[in-house]
Amino acid sequence: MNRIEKVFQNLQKNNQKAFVPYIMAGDGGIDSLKEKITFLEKAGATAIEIGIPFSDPVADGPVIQQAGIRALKEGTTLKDVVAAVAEIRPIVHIPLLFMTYTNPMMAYGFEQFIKDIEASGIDGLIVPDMPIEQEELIVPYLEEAHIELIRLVTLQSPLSRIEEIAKRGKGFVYAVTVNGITGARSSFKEELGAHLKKVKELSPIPVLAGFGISFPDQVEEMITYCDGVIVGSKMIELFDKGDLQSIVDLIDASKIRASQL
Ligand SMILES: O=P(O)(O)OC[C@@H](O)[C@@H](O)c1c[nH]c2ccccc12
Repeated sequence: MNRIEKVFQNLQKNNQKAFVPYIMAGDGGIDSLKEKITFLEKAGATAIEIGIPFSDPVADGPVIQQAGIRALKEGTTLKDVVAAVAEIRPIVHIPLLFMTYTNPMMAYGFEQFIKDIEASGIDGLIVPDMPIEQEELIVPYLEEAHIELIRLVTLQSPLSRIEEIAKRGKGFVYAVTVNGITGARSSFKEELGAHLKKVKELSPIPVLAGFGISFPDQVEEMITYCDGVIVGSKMIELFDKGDLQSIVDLIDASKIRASQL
């Protein structure tokens, strides 16, 4: 069984919620990737989404864009990221996912890319600019590699499409919580709770909310509607500031609230 499925089965059994941090590979140098992964696992992260730096990240807000620029300035290549993950995989137990865009995968060659990330021990892949109509380009290779493709649904996806997307997946559904790009938000649309509950109703697999989640109280609220959260921009900001305690507090918020639900 894929590590992602196993982890979610365990969460469900124990009435826990998922907390998935996003970090940018190569931001702070490639060696810091390994340090961040081990820190996050120890702090209680369910899985880690690792961004591959890319020059044209259309869905990324300013914080993640800047992190990508810093990583590229460090000279980080896809090969470096794959090698770093391969090195750390034997000592990390939680699932590791890559987030990348269609273009860099295509430039590398879809088949070769998936072979190489499989060899490094990656468990899941998120490709925000690849609609389900295009995913046949990679799904056959991913299935062979036992890597889960994590698909996104948005506030604007019609219910029939949400259903179609949810039933294709085995890992989890990524429910985008805002219209627009990644980055901190002070508030969410009033109808978000109802939307997340609807996605959950339609989905046979767990539903995680992501985009704009930055504070413990937002984590606590989101997990009342779905199975967990993904936090990116805030993670990057806190690592950048060296504020590791606030990272621990965010992760703890998901655990404490879950135990009360
Ligand atoms: O940064 P935020 O607002 O916390 O959002 C999550 C996010 O960073 C991460 O999942 C992500 C980074 N880049 C993306 C592009 C598309 C979809 C998702 C992402």
